[in-house]
Amino acid sequence: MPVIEVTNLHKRYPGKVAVHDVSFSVERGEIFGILGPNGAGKTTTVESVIGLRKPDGGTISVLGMDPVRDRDGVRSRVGVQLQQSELPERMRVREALELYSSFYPDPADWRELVEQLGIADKADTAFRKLSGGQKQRLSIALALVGNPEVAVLDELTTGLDPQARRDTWEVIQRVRDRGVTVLLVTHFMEEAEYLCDRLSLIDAGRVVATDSPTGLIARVDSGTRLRFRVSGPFDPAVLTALPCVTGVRRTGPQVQVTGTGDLLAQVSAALGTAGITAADMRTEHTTLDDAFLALTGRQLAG
Ligand SMILES: Nc1ncnc2c1ncn2[C@@H]1O[C@H](COP(=O)(O)OP(=O)(O)OP(=O)(O)O)[C@@H](O)[C@H]1O
Repeated sequence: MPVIEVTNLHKRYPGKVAVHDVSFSVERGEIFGILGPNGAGKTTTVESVIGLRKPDGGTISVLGMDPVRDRDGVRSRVGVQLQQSELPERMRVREALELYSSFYPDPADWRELVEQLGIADKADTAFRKLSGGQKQRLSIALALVGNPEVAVLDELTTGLDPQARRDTWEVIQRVRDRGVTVLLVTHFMEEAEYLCDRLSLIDAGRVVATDSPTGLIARVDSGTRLRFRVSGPFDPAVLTALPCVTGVRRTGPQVQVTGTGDLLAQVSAALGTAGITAADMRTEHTTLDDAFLALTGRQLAG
C-alpha cells in the first residue's frame, strides 16, 4: 500500500483554483518530488497532504489515515518542514529541539540528529545567530525529531548557496537511508534530478507527468546537443551538410548543434577540415527543464 495516496485533489481559494486535479502516490522508502514553477500549486498540495488545508474535492490517504479527519494521527507520524519556518529569535537550538521533542511520544535523540546534520556545535546558539544554511538544517532536525515515518519538505534549499544546497541534499539522502519516506517540494530542477526516485511535474494545478527523472528525460530525449564558441567567420552549411546533424543555431559567438550518433567526432572533424577553430566544445544532456518545456510549452525556471 502506498504511504501517501492523493487522488484527484482539487482546491480553490476565493477567486482562484490553486489545484485543479492532482493525483500521485508515494511508496515506502522513496524520495518523491513535486516539481513545478512558482504558483503551480505545490505548497497547496503538500499542505493538503499534512491536513493543513481541507480539499474541495478528491481524496488523500497518509499512512492509511485521512489527514483532515485524523490530523493528530498524521501529525504524530509525519515530520513537516514548511517554507520559511521561523522560531523566536532568542531561542537556542537546544531549546527548540527539546521543545519539539516534548510534542512526541517517542522522539529521536536530537543530539544524534544535530550531529548528522553538522550543527552539533550550534546547540547553544540563538536562532537569530544562525546562518541561512544552519537554520535550514535546524528546520530539518525539527522535522525529524519526532522520529517520523514520513518527512514532508517544502522548498528545502531555497535561499541557500550552492555548497549549502549540496550539503543539504546529502542530509536528505541520509534521512532516506534511515528508512524515512520523503515527499519533497521544489522548483529546482537539479534538486529533483539529484534527489528524487520519482517525481510529478506539476503545472497550473495539474500533474503533467509522473516518472523517475531519467524516465521523464527519456520521454523527450531529442538526441545529442553540442555547444561551442567560434570567433571568426562560420558557415553553418559546413555542419548542416553532415547526415548526423539535425540543427545548427548560432547566437553571437555561441553555436548549438543538435543531432544523433557520433556527433562530437563528426562535428569536430568537419570544423577541422573547414579550418574553423571551436573553443569550449561540450556535450549537453537533456534535463528535466527540457522535459518540462516539451510537456508544457513553458520553461521551468523563470
Ligand atoms: N491563501 C491563499 N489565498 C488565495 N490564493 C492563494 C493562497 N495560497 C496560494 N494561493 C494561490 O494559489 C496558487 C498556487 O499556490 P501555491 O503556493 O500552492 O503554489 P506553489 O507551486 O507552491 O508556488 P510557490 O513555489 O511560489 O510557493 C497561486 O496562484 C497562489 O497565488
